Amino acid sequence: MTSTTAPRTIPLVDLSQFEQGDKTQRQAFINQLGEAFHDIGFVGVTGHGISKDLIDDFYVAAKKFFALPVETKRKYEVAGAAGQRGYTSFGKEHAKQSQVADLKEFFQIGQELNDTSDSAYQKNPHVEEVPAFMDLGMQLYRAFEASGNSLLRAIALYLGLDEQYFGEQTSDGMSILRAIHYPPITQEPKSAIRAEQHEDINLITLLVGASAGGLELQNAAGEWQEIVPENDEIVINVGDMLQRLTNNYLRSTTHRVVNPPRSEWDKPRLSIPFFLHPRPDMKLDVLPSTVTAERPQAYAPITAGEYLDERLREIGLKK
Ligand SMILES: O=C(O)CCC(=O)C(=O)O
Ligand SMILES: [Fe+2]
Repeated sequence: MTSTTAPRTIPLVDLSQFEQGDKTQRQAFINQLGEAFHDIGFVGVTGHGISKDLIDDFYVAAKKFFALPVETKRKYEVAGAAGQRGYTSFGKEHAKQSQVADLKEFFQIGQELNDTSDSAYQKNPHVEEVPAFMDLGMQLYRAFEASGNSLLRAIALYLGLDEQYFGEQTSDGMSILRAIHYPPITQEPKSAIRAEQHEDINLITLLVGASAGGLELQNAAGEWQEIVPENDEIVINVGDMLQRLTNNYLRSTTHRVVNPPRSEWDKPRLSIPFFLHPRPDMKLDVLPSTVTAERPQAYAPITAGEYLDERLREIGLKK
């Protein structure tokens, strides 16, 4: 059988080169990652240490959850959580510039701290009907935190910061694991697509291989390019918080999920992004080293918590 390999839209890096490589391999990884974040804001990562079995098991549990009747799923809407915990039903979230909701429903799992006195974070609901769902979700959450932390150590070094710069701000952070279900399409959508073009809010996003295609990024020339991850590859992108901190030096690239061709309308799509957030008190003030004559300071000081609130209002999740 012959196969043609389409050119890759985004570079591919191997995180084990950073974690286990020698000095030269480590430095090569730091440069590749930093350049990818600077040039296109997206990169594919292998050697990330996230177990395939864990991902597969979580997919199975997530599918079971989304297959429940909508009345059952709605038991897991968490009042006052702005969608940051539990279930958000179909037709709720929209991109900030869009009046029409995305064609998706999702479930979000947030940080759990051992310290019960910490009231900063709302609790995750326990899904009775699919007992493994939250347990597997939390295991995957921890695995994403660990890989994300490695990537942020490399980015800190690329930016000339202390290796632990982000680690100190993200431990016990308000990261979110989101399981998204894009149901089969049953009628001609008016104008909505699976996920309208947007930028992510957080520091970086880690996305494990979705169950169907459709993810696209917008390149510097304004063209849409499909991202097709290989087996075992996770797709990482820069979010607005990291863009803001680096005064636009690292790029938070616009992306979207388009509808499949009509012949594949009956196929649902499931995807699992992990939005890596710092603690709400992290200052997102522009790093002085990124301000130059050609790149004057583009943003006013703000904390991560304040910034998140502002953005959740824009996308219809917070009143
Ligand atoms: O479903 C996907 O592949 C991407 C979703 C996404 O970009 C998001 O939820 O921010
Ligand atoms: Fe996104």
